[in-house]
Formats: sequence, structure tokens, C-alpha cells
Amino acid sequence: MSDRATLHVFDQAEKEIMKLSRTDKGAVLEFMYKFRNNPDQPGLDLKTLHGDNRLMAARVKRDVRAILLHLGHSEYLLIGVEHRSSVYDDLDRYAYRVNRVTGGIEVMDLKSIDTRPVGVSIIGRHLPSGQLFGAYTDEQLIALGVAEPLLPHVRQLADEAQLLEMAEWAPQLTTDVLFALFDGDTYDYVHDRITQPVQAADQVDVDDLRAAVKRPASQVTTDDEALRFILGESFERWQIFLHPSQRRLVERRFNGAARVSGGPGTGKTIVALHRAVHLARQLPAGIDKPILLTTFNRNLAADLRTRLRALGGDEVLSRVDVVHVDRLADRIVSQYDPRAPKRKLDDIQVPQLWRKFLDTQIGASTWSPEFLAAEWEQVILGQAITSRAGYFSARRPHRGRALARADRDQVWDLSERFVRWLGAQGSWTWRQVAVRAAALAAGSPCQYQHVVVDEAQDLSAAHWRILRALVPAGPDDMFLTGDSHQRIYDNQVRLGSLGINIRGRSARLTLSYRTTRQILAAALEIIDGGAYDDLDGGSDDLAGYRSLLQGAKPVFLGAADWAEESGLIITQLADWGTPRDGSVAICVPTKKLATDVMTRLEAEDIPAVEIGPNGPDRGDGVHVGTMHRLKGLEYQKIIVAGVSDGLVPRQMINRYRDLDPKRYENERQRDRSLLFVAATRARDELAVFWHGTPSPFLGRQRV
Ligand SMILES: Nc1ncnc2c1ncn2[C@@H]1O[C@H](COP(=O)(O)OP(=O)(O)OP(=O)(O)O)[C@@H](O)[C@H]1O
Repeated sequence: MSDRATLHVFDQAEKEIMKLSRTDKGAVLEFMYKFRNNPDQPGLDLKTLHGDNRLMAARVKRDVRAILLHLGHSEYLLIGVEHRSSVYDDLDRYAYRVNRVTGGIEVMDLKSIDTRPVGVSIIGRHLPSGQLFGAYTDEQLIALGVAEPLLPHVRQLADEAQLLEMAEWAPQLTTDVLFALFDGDTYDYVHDRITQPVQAADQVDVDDLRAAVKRPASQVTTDDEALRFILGESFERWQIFLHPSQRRLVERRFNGAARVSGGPGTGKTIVALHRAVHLARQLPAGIDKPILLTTFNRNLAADLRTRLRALGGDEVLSRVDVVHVDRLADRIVSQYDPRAPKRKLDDIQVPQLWRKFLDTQIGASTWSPEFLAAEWEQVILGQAITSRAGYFSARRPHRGRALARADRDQVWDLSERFVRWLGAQGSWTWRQVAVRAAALAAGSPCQYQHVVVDEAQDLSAAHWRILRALVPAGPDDMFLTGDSHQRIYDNQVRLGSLGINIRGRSARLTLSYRTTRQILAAALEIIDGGAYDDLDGGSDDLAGYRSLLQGAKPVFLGAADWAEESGLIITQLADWGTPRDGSVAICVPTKKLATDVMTRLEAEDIPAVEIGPNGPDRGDGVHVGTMHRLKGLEYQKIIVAGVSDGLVPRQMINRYRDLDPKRYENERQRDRSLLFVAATRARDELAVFWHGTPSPFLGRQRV
């Protein structure tokens, strides 16, 4: 027989291959190529391993063998690469099963338990069994999706460290379930939140390995190109291995708009990217761009574009319009209203502009510039109100002071004059552009068949109106990913009132791929005490949010003053070996502090690279920026400095405490979320510093 074979590669095997020397990796690649062409060619020496006729070995090179699982017909799964001498040792160590719940194929090399130090303690030492999961029967654990061959080991687990060791090689669902139970979630909760979402969509035949390998729960690669990338190490895991709960969302057909939430690093952006590719591939070929992939700002959009190309290639990129939402608004205005002002002002300047307007155009006013700026931005532009009548009837849920009709009349007059004053200078703000674009888009034809939105929590009502107008309501029309715990701009919306109905189509991701358990625990303390919404008038939380990654405990340290704190930064960098490869970032609450840090680094001869509005200027050096600038980025190590009371939250918001308590709460919450965003950009290590009184958001960590 000389048929071509299909060779899948098991996730764990691929990880092992990644660790091989260049030469051995090359040999594996060549083996794969030959094997696919003809698995029975004599040089490969394919033979069944004694004990199980589905397990086979084949020659990779003189002293290296591939371990394969014959799935049936001409399909094989590469499950390991071993030195020739150990291939025949203890063949019982390979356990493979089709998981009854997910229908995915699971392969476990039980030897990996024997050879690890902690593994030895798991089965070698006599530990009091049943300590961790004694409350559940075997049947219950199996029904949740725990791999049956691992039950004896699960019964021996005595502490979290051993559970974490097991997480390195156990199948995904087993790990997810055990950690959720370990973290105290109830059986029913775990069943509903973890097991049920990854249940096979079809009937599972546990003997049909070929059907199993095709199910999303099977962590395997097949694609030639992907393998070449893997061996060349320039390929990232997220491009192939989606968690089954991620894949489900990517591939599911929704009967309307859908929303995916989840804590930092749970792969929302990854899901949004895969979703865009999935949708693009469902559509007939063409030359237009039927899909919009959008996000909050320019550098996030640039990043999406790069990653979309890596994932789907130029062909997909040519069918997906990747643009940040303000640029989209600008395009619409240029197309339909060419006489609109050309100069766009940053919304940060709005209070200053109102001050100048009142001083130069109005004189004494009963209204403060701050009040008017906030009313105009949050209520008038925030709700995209375009008429006096609309403003009279507007709800003002996040504004403290009530306004009578006569007051509203005055505020509306002033707002109109303010807009005319700006316009006379050829200027308007980005928020105004969005509101105008929403009105223009509402009267123009739909441009897209699908819209995918990342960082959804930060979009304004006007942005949503634009998006709603650009895609006809229907199945899979809008797919939104975001986390309201990370909202750092003042845009709170109820999607339902904007014609976007996500009811019954919300899902949450819970497994962090970025941050260690230690960093995550510290970050969760920061947001504890805030209130978070679901973009639709309800509330949201991060229940079940967890990480399987381990790392050092975050460092929390205070200094007497800023000069001393700058010293802490330098010492911390030195402790980390002062990496200059762009793997470390320092972030602070204000631009002034960022400049100080840059100056200090330069004085120490450490190359400092500013994180600008479009991301870091360069890839190397130590990156420095404000906390806002860290949105959407990630680093191996992060120093969050200047986390002092008065800076986080900002001193200036205290004036609203009595004057406008709702606004005070909103502003405080934004600052809290900003600190949360900054802390959760760190993959492996985090250090948080302050001077004077620590930020109240640090809770127990400041002591
Ligand atoms: N299935 C996966 N396999 C491997 N890595 C993954 C997977 N999903 C996500 N990641 C990695 O986890 C990290 C975080 O992913 P991503 O940025 O999509 O998360 P997010 O939920 O959008 O985070 P945030 O809300 O903080 O912006 C990235 O480095 C990404 O490559």
C-alpha cells in the first residue's frame, strides 16, 4: 500500500518538538513529509508496538522514533518523539481516550507523572488520598469531563502545587474542571460554565478516533504550513490552538448580535480575529470588503491588521476592513459631508475649550466650564442628541445634579454656540465627528455583512449607532468582545436602546492565557469594590476567571517621595537584569511622571522608549508610558509606578465628591479600571510602587 497518509500532530507532541535541537526538528519535519507521502516506505520502518495495535512507532532518524496512534484508514496522530531506547519501555504508559463529553481525543503520557519530582510524590509517596476532590464521586468527575485514566492520580492530589503540576500535561477540560472545583465553584456551576459549553455538538462514539480528531476539542494540528511554521518557531500558538470554549464562539451561528466578555488575557482579541477569519471564509469569493473588524484606537487596529494577516493571509485581509472606530467615523463624514470642519481636536481638551469659550465669548456664567464640558460630552454627545427636544427628554443617569427644563434650555443654547465657535475656527472634536457620522450613516446604505468589534467596553453610543447603521440586523450581524472591568473612557451604553440586541447571546471566557495566578489575584483585588455593567443595563463579574500559569508574587513597595520611588524603579529593573529587549514596560498615571521616568532611565544609561499614541516608538529598550497607553499591549514584566493616593485616583475628582456624587463614583471607577488594565498587561512579573500615601485601590497589598 502506498497511499498518502494524513498526519495530525498532538498538542503535547508539538510542544516537545519545539524543545528539540534545530537538527532534530529538521529531521521531524522531513519525517512528517515522507510519512504523509507514503507511511509504508521501508525507510520509515513503521510498526505496531507490542501491546496495542493502534500504537505504532516509526523511524525519524537513527536513534529517534516517532510514536503514532493509528486513528483508522490512513489517518495517524503523532503523539510523541522519543529516543529509540525508551520507545519500548512501559508501553502501557500511553493512555488515549475519546472524551465522552467533548468528543475530542485525549492522549496522556502517564510516564510524565512518574518522572517528575512532584509526580513522584503524586503516585510514589503515600499521600492521604481524596483530600482535594474527595467530595465528588468518580462518576461525577467523569460527567464533568475529567479524563478517566487520570482518576487514580486525581484521587492522590493533595495540594495546589500538585494540581498545577498536573495541569502541565493533563487534557484541557480535566484541568479546567479541577481548577474550578478547587477554586470553590459548585458542581452545578462547573457543569454549566465549563463542561456544558464544550460538550460535543454530535453523538460521541468513543471508538471512532477519526471522528474524534476532527472535533474542536482535539488539540491537534494538521495543516502542512502550520507545521512548517511551528518548526520554524515563528508561529504563535493562538493561531492554531483555540480553547474549545473559544472555538465554539468563533464558529457558532448566532441569530443576531452576540457579545463575548472575559477578564484580561482570556483571548477575547484572539477570538475576535478568528471570528473575522471564520466569517470571511463563509462568504463567497469577491473583491469587496464585506466584513468590518474594528476597535477603539489606531494602534490596536494596526495590531489587529498584522495579526489578521498572520492568521488568514492576504486573501482574508483583502476581504476584511480593519479600521479603528474614529477613523471609520471620519471616513463617513468625509464621504457624505465634505464641508465638515477638517481639524479634529482630542476630547481630552474639551474642558479647557469650554473655559476659553466662556471666558472669551460669554463672560460670567452660572455654569462652570467643567459642568458644561461634562454635560455636553456625556449627555448631549454621549447619547448622540441632535435636537433641543431630544435634550429636553434625555435621561441623565450618570449626572448628579438634576436640570429643570429652563436649565436645559440654557445649556442647549450654550452648547450650540460652543459648537459654532469651534466650527468658526475650522475645528471639532472626535466625539462630534462620531455623532455626525452616526447621523449620516443612518441615512446611507449598509456597507458590511458582518461587524466584529474588539474593546467594545470603550465605544460610545455614537460609535454603536454608526456600527448599527453599517450592517443589516440579522444572523451573525455583530460580534462584540470586551470587558467592562477595563473601561477607561467614559462611555457607558445600553446596547438594547441603540438597536443592538444581545439578550441571550452573551458568553464569557474565563481562562487567562496571559497572566500568572499570582498577578491575577493581585489585580482582582484592585477591582474589588467597583460595579461593572454588561453593556446592556445589567451587571457583569469575573466569576470563574483564573490562570494556570505560575510566577513570582508581585512586588508592592512604597517610598517617601517620587525621587525615592524612581530609585525603586531602577533597583527593580536591575533585579530583573535590566532587559533592554522591549520585554519590560514602566507605566505611570501622568505624562509628567512618564517624562521623569524617561529622564531618569537615560541618566542611568538605560535606553528608554516612549509608548506613544501609536504604540512604542521602537521594539527594543525599556518601554515607558502612561497607563492609558498600555491598553491592549502586553509585556513580560511591568512596573506600575506612581500608584499613590491623589494620582490613582486623581486628586481633581475629589471636588465632585459632594457636588456631583455620581460623577465622582464614575471617575473613581475609571481610575480603578485603569490601574487594573495596567497591572494585567504583565505576563510573568509585576511590581507596583507608590510614594506618600498608597492608592486606596491597592487594598491589602499596600501593607
Ligand atoms: N488559545 C490560545 N492559545 C494560546 N495563547 C492564547 C490563546 N488565546 C489567547 N492567547 C494569548 O493570550 C494573550 C491574551 O490574549 P488576548 O489579547 O486575545 O486577550 P484579551 O482577552 O483580549 O485581553 P485584554 O482584555 O487584556 O485585552 C495573548 O498573548 C494571546 O496570544
